[in-house]
Formats: sequence, C-alpha cells, structure tokens
Amino acid sequence: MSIRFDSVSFTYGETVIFKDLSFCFEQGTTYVLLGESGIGKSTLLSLIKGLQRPQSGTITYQGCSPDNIEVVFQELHLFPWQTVYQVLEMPLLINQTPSESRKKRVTSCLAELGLTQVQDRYPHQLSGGQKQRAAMGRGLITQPDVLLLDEPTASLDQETKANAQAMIAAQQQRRQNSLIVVTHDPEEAVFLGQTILLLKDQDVTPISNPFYGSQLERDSLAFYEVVLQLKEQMREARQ
Ligand SMILES: Nc1ncnc2c1ncn2[C@@H]1O[C@H](COP(=O)(O)OP(=O)(O)OP(=O)(O)O)[C@@H](O)[C@H]1O
Repeated sequence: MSIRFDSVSFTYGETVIFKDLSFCFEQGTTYVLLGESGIGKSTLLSLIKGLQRPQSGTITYQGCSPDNIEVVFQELHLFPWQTVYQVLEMPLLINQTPSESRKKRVTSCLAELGLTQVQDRYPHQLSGGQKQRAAMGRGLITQPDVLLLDEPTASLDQETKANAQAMIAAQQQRRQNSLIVVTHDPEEAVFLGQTILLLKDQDVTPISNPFYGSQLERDSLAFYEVVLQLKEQMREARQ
C-alpha cells in the first residue's frame, strides 16, 4: 500500500497550511510528523485519512483506502459507559466479526496491551496511560493498513510516556503495518520514527533517522546526539 501526495495545497480561509506538498507514505514504514504547534500536523493527518480535502493537488491511495486507515485522536473519545473490553470489541461488532473470533481477538489484544486486569473498568477508573492504551487497542483491533496516532503521549507523565512509547514501538514491530505518529517532541520522534517528516515552509522535509533499528539504547549518547541534531533543524525551521 502507499498514500501519495502530489502537489497538495491546503488552506483554512486565507491561511495557507500546505503549498505544493508532494510525498509518498510507503507500506510498513513508521513516520513521525514533527513540528511546532499550529504548523499543520493534525491537518496533515486529516488529509491522509480523507477527513479534509485539498483545494488543489491529489492524494492517491494504492492498495488501501481511507476506510482502512484508523486514527487515534488526542482526545481519545472514550465513551463513559463503555468498559475497556467494550471499547476494543466495538469495531469488531460494527464489522460483524463472529462472536467466537471477536472474543479471541479482544482477549489477545487486551493481553498485548497489558489491559487484561482492567478490562471491566470504565474510563473514569483508568489512569492516563491505560486510557491511551485502550484507545490504541480500538485503533489496532481491526488490523488497519495504516494507524494514525495524534500526539499519543502528550498528556502523560514522564514515566508513563516512556512506557507508552515502548509499547507503540513494540506493537509496530509486531504488526509491520504503516504507522504515522504526530508529535512536537523530538525525543519521541527519534525513538519512534523511521522517517521523520519535519513540517516547515508549508511543506514536509523527510529526515531518515539513524537511530531507528540500530539497537542503540535510548539512554545513550548516540540517541541524544540525534535528538540534538533534530532540535537544531527544528530551530532552523522556525527562522
Ligand atoms: N477548522 C479550522 N479553521 C481555521 N483554522 C484552523 C482550523 N483547524 C486548524 N486551524 C489552524 O490551522 C493551523 C494548523 O492547525 P493544526 O491543528 O493542523 O496544527 P498542529 O500542528 O496539529 O498544532 P498542535 O501541535 O497545536 O496540535 C493552526 O494555526 C490552526 O489554528
């Protein structure tokens, strides 16, 4: 599958967000969309998912369709009346998965995400990290071609954030589908992104991440060297 942007321009009224953006999202790759607040990261997610249409240019889906792209929004959208089990089960009920297979998939996804112990709890009984994992489980359970995560760790404390990032990386390695993560955190970008797309000048600049897949420790100097380089590029993008 691939999602190809050709000369895409998008504006909100007079405000130009993207101008002549061309890029191709490829199968099985993890992308991180990185950029300062208000630059257009969430807008780019909406364009990928087909929730917004560009004023000019084309977006072409090959081997996938917007229906097979799942988005986990920043707000999570967990219903107060649904337990964690029901959150994960809902997409399978909607696509009429038979009951036995539904039960098997929900049980296994709960276990993978470390949610088995809290499967009967409602959102108000969950920690921030557990809520995030439940929302991610809902996105993953139908095994979409592409999963879009909008600032998945923004509201989490430092330790929960590191755990959530490790969980996202592990899930991605297991599934090998395409993952697109929005963040404004350069450390998260270097930890998760195979290709980092720096948003600047109403366009994206792809940066391939030397840390990705290198088996280097996150606490290593090498990791922070890449983070520092990226911070420098972000600074330049602001000027
Ligand atoms: N519906 C809308 N109408 C008009 N302007 C909008 C609309 N949605 C977003 N914008 C503006 O477009 C710009 C890009 O918004 P977007 O939410 O894509 O940025 P972002 O990079 O995701 O920001 P953040 O990191 O703060 O979430 C912002 O300046 C925002 O105020």
